[in-house]
Amino acid sequence: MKRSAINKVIGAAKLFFNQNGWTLPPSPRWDVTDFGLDSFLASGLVLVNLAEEVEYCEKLMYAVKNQLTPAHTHKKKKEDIICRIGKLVIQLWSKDPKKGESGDSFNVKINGVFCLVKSGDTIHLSAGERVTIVPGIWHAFYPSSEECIIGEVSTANDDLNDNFFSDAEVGRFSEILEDEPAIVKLVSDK
Ligand SMILES: O=C(CO)[C@@H](O)[C@H](O)CO
Repeated sequence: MKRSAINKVIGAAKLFFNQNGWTLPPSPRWDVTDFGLDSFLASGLVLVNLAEEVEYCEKLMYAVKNQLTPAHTHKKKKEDIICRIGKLVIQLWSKDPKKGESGDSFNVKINGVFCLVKSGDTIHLSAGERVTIVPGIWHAFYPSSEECIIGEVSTANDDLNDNFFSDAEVGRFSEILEDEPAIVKLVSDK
């Protein structure tokens, strides 16, 4: 991803957080990724790591309509994905989706209540709603509103070692082409 594109999306995220009353902490820990696919609007995410503790983590995320966070799972992290502002679609699978339809059903907590879902089902979240994802459940998400603020509250987060993507082409962090000075330092910047 070009540094100029990263600077631009940070500006757009900041504006939308601000317009919706989500005040960022001083010196936010920004993380912008195109998941290594070089097509940020199709696959990408802006994240702010609000809390990063040994036991728990909290993130605030920003994405635009149809911008996909590709199918992945975590071996250790349990997380709530929360639609804060806008509309969010989240797809869940019991197994790696590249291995095809499993036909399995499993229980997942939606707004704190266990619901039976079929592997591959999509769940539509409005502002205030959440899904609880336990380790081993595969998930992908994208906004169905023009813009979306997404929350994440989880156990310990280890983005380097605990993201397993279905598509082998996907990577967690972007290669950055330095075409202008960075306006912020990303978590992945040296
Ligand atoms: O876990 C999630 C979303 O489910 C994010 O915190 C990761 O950083 C995405 O790779």
